[in-house]
Amino acid sequence: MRGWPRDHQGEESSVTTALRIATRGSALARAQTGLVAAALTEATGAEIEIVIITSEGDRSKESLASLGGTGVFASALREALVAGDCDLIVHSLKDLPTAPYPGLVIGAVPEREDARDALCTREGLTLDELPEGARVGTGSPRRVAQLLSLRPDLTIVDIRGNVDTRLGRLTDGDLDAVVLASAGLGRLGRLDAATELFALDLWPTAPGQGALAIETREGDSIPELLSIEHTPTRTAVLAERSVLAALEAGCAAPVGATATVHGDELRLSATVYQADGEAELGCERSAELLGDDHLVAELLGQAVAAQLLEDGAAELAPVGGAAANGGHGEDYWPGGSE
Ligand SMILES: NCc1[nH]cc(CCC(=O)O)c1CC(=O)O
Repeated sequence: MRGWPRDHQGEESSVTTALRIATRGSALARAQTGLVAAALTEATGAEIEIVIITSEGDRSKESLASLGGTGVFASALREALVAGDCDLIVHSLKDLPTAPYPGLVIGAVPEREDARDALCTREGLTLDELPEGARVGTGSPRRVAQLLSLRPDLTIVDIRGNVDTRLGRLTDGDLDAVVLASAGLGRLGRLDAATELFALDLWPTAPGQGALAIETREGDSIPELLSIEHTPTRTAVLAERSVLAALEAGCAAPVGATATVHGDELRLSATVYQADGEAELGCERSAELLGDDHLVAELLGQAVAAQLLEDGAAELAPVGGAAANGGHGEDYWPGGSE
């Protein structure tokens, strides 16, 4: 096992083991893991072994609630990491619950790719150009509210399944459009399917969208990870996740959050939507990054959440504890995978 020899001085040089990265079997999970493995090898020459783990969430067609709710996809991987069957897990950061997992930490956050949502339509149409009453597929309450706020006439179809399944619903003619994360499409080499990318100031996306999290055991030293850590991304996603945690928002809460770092300034904006898109509340704040970036990010997220709650977010959407369910990622689908 890699964990313990590395923690014991002197043994490291005599034990040359590969870094074992666990991943779910879905195409997106494997693509993301492959990208991280390649970046680590390129930067440090590290030898990587990829371990594919199938979780109950991938296998089962049962509803998430009947599987025990939160984190079903992440839990099999996390158990493997705690047990020492692997050294790293690559997650889509937006799918990682905000609550800490005992014994595990986010060991690295690589530079975020595109955080935007993409509209994919059959004939290259934009949202404005879709015909009246067009059928648009998504399983995310945030995306539903955002779609309806701009196009109340649309028919929203609740869809599940991986990216290819979702795009397949388009080509089959069953749907006129689907909304997907640009980052996921890009990692799968399917950005050609995107016909419109929504600007983040009009269409904020899920906290952490477009970013990856490398999860490790607490106390393990894996110096290779320094080569892929991107401080501004970590600070930004911490702020976005802090809003979600402080709002006590479950996965059913339509919340968008966007944070960016400009020099010494961290800017965070968050929006809470009414389910039908007819009302929304937004809040934008910034803070100076002087000293402890993580603490600043955490506090900024809490300040934005407090303001949103003061302005009535809990009357608008299932936030403020009322509907909190542990906060697994948005657009979670039973029986499917990304
Ligand atoms: N919840 C599913 C999920 N988790 C991460 C991504 C895309 C990649 C990313 O956001 O980093 C997706 C698919 C989607 O929302 O279209």
